[in-house]
Formats: sequence, C-alpha cells, structure tokens
Amino acid sequence: MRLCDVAHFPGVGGRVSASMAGMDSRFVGIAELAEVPAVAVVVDVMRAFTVAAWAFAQGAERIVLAESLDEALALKARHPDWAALKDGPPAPGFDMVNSPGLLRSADLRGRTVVQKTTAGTVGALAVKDASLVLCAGFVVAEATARLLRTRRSSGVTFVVTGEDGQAEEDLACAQYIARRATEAGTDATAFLRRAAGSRAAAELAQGVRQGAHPDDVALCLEVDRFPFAMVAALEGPLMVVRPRAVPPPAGDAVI
Ligand SMILES: O=C(O)[C@H](CS(=O)(=O)O)OP(=O)(O)O
Ligand SMILES: [Mg+2]
Repeated sequence: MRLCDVAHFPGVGGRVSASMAGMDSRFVGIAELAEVPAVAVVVDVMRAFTVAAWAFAQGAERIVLAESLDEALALKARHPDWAALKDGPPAPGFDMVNSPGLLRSADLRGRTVVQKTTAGTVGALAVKDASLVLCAGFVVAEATARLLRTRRSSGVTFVVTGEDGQAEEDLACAQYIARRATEAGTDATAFLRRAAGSRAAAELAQGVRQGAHPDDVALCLEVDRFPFAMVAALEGPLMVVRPRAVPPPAGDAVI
C-alpha cells in the first residue's frame, strides 16, 4: 500500500503515518484502501464536506451519499421532497451544486439532501463498512478531532479524497485533524497556508471548476465554522451522514 508523503507534517519526519499520544494515523488515497478500517476520517475540503456542513447549518436533517448520478436522480424521483446535489455545473433533475457559497442561502430545514461528487462522496462510500466514519473538512476540524479524542481511537485512517490521495488541501486538513486530536492547541496557520496554495483552490479562484461561487475557497478554509462532527453510517442500503454535536468532556484540557 502506498501511503501519502507526510514530509510537510510539522514535527513528523519521513513518510507514511504519524503516531502521537497513542493514536496511529494513516493517510491514504481512495484507491489505496486495501482493507476496511476501524475508524475512518474522510476528508474533502474543496468542496464536498464543506458543503455538507453548510447543508446541516442550513437545516438539512441528513445527507444521503449517492453512488452515482443515476442513483441520485433515482432517489430524487422516488422522493421528490429530497434535495439532490451534484458537483460541476447545474444539471436537469438536480436542485443544487456543490458550492458552499451558493448553498449558504438555501433553506434546507428538515430536508434530506442527496449528494454525489467526484471525490468526497466516493471516499465515504469506500469505507462504508468501517465501524466509525467521519466526514471532515476544516469547518468541522475541532469537533472531528474531539470526537476522536473522546473515543480514544488508537488507529485512524484518514482518507485523502482528492487527486488520488495527493490533494494538498485534503492532506493538510487530515494532518491538522490528526495533530489536533492529540494536541488540542495545534495552530492551523501552516496547514491552512498549504490548503490555500492547493491546485483545487487555484482552480476554484480561476473559475476552472464549474458550479462555484467566488467565496468558495474562503468558506472552505474557515476553521471550526461549525460545532458538530459529521458521522456517516449505513442505514439500510443507504450511506447517511448526520451531524453530531461533540461537547467537550469535563476535564478535556489543552495538551
Ligand atoms: O466540487 C468539487 O470541488 C469537486 C469536483 S472536481 O473534483 O473539481 O471535479 O468535487 P469534490 O468531491 O467535492 O472534491
Ligand atoms: Mg475535493
């Protein structure tokens, strides 16, 4: 299994994985998932899981992750009250695109959202049999790290969804959450700088990616914009994401 280079992980030299304070972190691309991990944190900063977090902030009750555009449309056809969302340009049958800047004005109170994107939703579906799956980006970093701390997870697989596991914004965020799970006071600055310099950020800023809003990059780089983690789990045949509040445990001190 090829694992992501973590040479840019401050304080962790070399490659592969990081072991800190009893938590072993692995950073892998979707195609590198050889076995079902126990605990998986699936990272898509730009933009699937930033969008998912905004959907919950706008009132969505749950997000169903679709395997394909056809499945998303079929679910929408069966449940006309659900809101179907895809990346790329707007398309017939879909209600929304994968843009936090566009989504933040939507009223999704009580709605079920069906989401299909190129990387993020694919990554979460690839680990659907894991015992815990968290979908993450910078906007839910602390809640995600706190949930890992609370569970005292000893081994965590971070799925770096973009660019075959090489997307700098996803790797930086994964490494930030891994570090923050063991060191609550971790400074985000260097990690955010890497994400801001990523190919995805440049393409969004240049208008290369369709279905975008000028504020998308900035919204994807807001650390801890939301106080909840996002837990994905199988509910019958569907992989469903729900927000989970993660209050600080008594005595959870900054290390
Ligand atoms: O919407 C996005 O930013 C991307 C689409 S693409 O990879 O740039 O074509 O999807 P995501 O799954 O959110 O990375
Ligand atoms: Mg992405």
